[in-house]
Amino acid sequence: MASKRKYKTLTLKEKLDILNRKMASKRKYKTLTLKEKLDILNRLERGESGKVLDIAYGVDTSTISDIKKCTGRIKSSPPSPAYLYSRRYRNSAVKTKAIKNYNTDKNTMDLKGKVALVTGGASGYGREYCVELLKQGCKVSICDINSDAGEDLLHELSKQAQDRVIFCPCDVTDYQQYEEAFQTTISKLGGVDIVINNASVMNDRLWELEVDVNLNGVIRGLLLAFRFLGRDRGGPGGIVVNGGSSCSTHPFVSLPVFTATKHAVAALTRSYGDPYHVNLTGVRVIAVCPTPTETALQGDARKRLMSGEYEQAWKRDTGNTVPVKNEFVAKSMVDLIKKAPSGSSWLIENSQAPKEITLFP
Ligand SMILES: NC(=O)C1=CN([C@@H]2O[C@H](COP(=O)(O)OP(=O)(O)OC[C@H]3O[C@@H](n4cnc5c(N)ncnc54)[C@H](O)[C@@H]3O)[C@@H](O)[C@H]2O)C=CC1
Ligand SMILES: CCCCCC(=O)/C=C/[C@H]1C=CC(=O)[C@@H]1CCCCCCC(=O)O
Repeated sequence: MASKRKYKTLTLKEKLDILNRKMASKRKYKTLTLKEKLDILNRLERGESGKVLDIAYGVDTSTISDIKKCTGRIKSSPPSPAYLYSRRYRNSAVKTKAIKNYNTDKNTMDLKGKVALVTGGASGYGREYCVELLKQGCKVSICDINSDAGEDLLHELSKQAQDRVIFCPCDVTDYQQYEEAFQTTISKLGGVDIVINNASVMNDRLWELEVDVNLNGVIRGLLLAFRFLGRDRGGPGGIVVNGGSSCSTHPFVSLPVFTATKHAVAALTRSYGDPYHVNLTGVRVIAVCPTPTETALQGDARKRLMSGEYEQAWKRDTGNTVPVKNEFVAKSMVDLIKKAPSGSSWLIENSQAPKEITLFP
């Protein structure tokens, strides 16, 4: 018998069985990820044998059969939350690149004596933008729907800036009021060179208002900027800075409508910032997209979400966030006004140089 066994040639099936048994003896439990299961189904559909796949994935033949039986369920499974919220998934959707040479000194905008109109300028980032622009030697028109906060800020800033700052009550959902803010600024401060389209609402329960402020308000601001600043209309040219958000680059699953408005802001910036428009109007268009501040993270999120059931998603959206400081965002924004190319949108994360966002390259 022993001499006969020596010369036995094994079939491929026998070899695979032996290999399988060896693998199985080494194997303990192995949990396959959804991606691995989908890969296995794809390979089976392409005609690969289960025997090859069980070795490749280190599982039993019965696991491969089970996966085959559950094809429908596996194919309709959503990706795991862990994957959806992973850096890998987000980076696969949007690319950011640090622009090394955006610091070039040529074509730098000199801010001294320029007039800036800041919507939503009475609080949050807008307030900090006003402070920083005044420090840079600009004249500033604080435009806000909240007249109490606007008058208070005017009072505070006038101590230093005196006649370089004014307050204009202005609701950006109302074209006429927004237009009057431009006219008042021009008559009191001598012109408009910089428009900061910053006013915003984050509340998906008020989604129509949200769209009207965050998207339509930005469109109104752009159209008015072209009308009053456009060289083709006898204006001086200048720059519009649109208020995006870190959710201009990836979805906040808990705030779908808010996310859509901020994606749209980046898209508008890209189109209106194109050299075609800049050559026509002399108005550069950029967007700043900061990560959330401490205050945005701390409030009662349930009041802002379309459904109480989205609270889990909110926790995931915000869980890994390092809050950014208003002053840091304002300094970065001013730097971008001076140097960023038209059409670009910039992610601002805490203590990091702004990174340019590439949407749908
Ligand atoms: N706070 C945050 O965590 C982040 C904010 N952003 C963006 O930065 C910008 C400013 O946000 P925050 O300073 O946090 O907001 P905020 O809520 O502190 O201030 C918004 C200002 O806009 C004003 N406003 C609201 N509706 C208006 C309207 N219809 N017309 C005129 N003014 C109106 C409010 O009165 C308020 O003064 C927004 O575009 C926002 O989306 C982006 C990323 C993170
Ligand atoms: C995870 C939060 C994402 C915030 C991103 C963002 O773009 C913030 C937008 C701000 C614009 C208008 C707002 O109302 C947002 C600020 C929210 C401040 C919350 C203050 C706390 C509270 O009153 O609930």
